[in-house]
Amino acid sequence: MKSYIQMPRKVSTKMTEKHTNICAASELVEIQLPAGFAAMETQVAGHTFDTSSLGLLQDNGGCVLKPLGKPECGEREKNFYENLQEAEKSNDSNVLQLLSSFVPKYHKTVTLVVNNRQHTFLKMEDLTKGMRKPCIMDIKVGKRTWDPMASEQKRRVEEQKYVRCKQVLGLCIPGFQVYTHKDRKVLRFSKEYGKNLDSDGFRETITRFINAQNGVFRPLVFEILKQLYRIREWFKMQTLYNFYASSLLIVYDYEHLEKFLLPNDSHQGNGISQLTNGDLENNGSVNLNAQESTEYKSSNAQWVKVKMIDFAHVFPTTNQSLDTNYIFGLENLIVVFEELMNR
Ligand SMILES: Nc1ncnc2c1ncn2[C@@H]1O[C@H](COP(=O)(O)OP(=O)(O)OP(=O)(O)O)[C@@H](O)[C@H]1O
Ligand SMILES: O=P(O)(O)O[C@@H]1[C@H](O)[C@H](O)[C@@H](OP(=O)(O)O)[C@H](OP(=O)(O)O)[C@H]1O
Repeated sequence: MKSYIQMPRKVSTKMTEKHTNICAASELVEIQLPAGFAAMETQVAGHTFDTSSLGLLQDNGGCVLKPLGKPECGEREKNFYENLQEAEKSNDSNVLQLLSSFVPKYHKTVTLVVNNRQHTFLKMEDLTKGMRKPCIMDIKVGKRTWDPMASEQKRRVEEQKYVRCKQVLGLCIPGFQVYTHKDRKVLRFSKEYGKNLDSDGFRETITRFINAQNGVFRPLVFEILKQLYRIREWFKMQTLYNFYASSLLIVYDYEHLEKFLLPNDSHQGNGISQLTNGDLENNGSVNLNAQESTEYKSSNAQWVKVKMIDFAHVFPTTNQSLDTNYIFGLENLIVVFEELMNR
């Protein structure tokens, strides 16, 4: 089966109305895929289909297939998922079992012929499955995004990217997409956009990603925080791995959020952005009021997911210490969302 992929040539670097689409101009790239597979529509970052690399695929059963890519990276990521799978089966490592609840469910490797060549893919759960309007943000975590095997040149290149954001917050945004009430379409932002952000720009981008320019829908932030807290708790005790250049993928379904947005896109007066001290849902440092709590419970929170992805540069720790590089970024991300919660 032949498939044609739109390759972006011009990308936006500013978040203004004029520049919101990354595909200002595009060219078609032809790829041949087996029947039943397509290039992943909702891939917002990472390697994509071009002359030298493959992108992610989706099948028609709600799974994504990630190509193994460069041999050393592919092998590491495959081993990572297989170790988790083993731990799940054998029931013998709590630390790994907990970790597997933070990553997409992994199924197996699959070999497919793409453009007349065999390639191996990791088949896993599609985190956007069932979402009609998925808003997706890839956030790479850690100031240091090169692993212990990286060449001098790779270190240098990594150190020079996303500097004003990554070196301050230990976070960067290689891509995201968001649905908004105003635009009535999905807006997608590439790594070129992310590379121009500083820490304030990062905060503004998060605000935009959760559609909170005119008021925060706090049950959404609450759920994101809840999931981030669990991941932080795990990182505060695990000394098995160092996660370099790994991402947190935050996804939520705008279809659900829009039910709560007023026509003028303002949450004010809807009880959503006001914090009262009534019937509080308690989650440590953040709370919901009674109305928010009801909205939160009724949604079952399945429309929001925060998962760890991209394990091509995960290494065992050498001295059994905490992954302070990851924790620094994660703590800052939590602060950004807590600020929104308390706005
Ligand atoms: N399980 C998943 N469910 C849904 N989307 C996913 C999943 N895994 C990856 N993606 C999508 O694919 C993108 C790239 O994933 P990933 O970071 O694993 O690829 P990569 O090519 O290794 O990236 P990089 O170039 O940063 O090394 C993510 O930003 C996300 O949009
Ligand atoms: O953020 P950018 O600018 O897209 O940079 C890419 C990013 O660091 C990827 O993680 C890396 O892939 P690996 O994780 O596989 O090393 C890729 O290396 P590559 O170009 O050598 O594939 C870089 O180009």
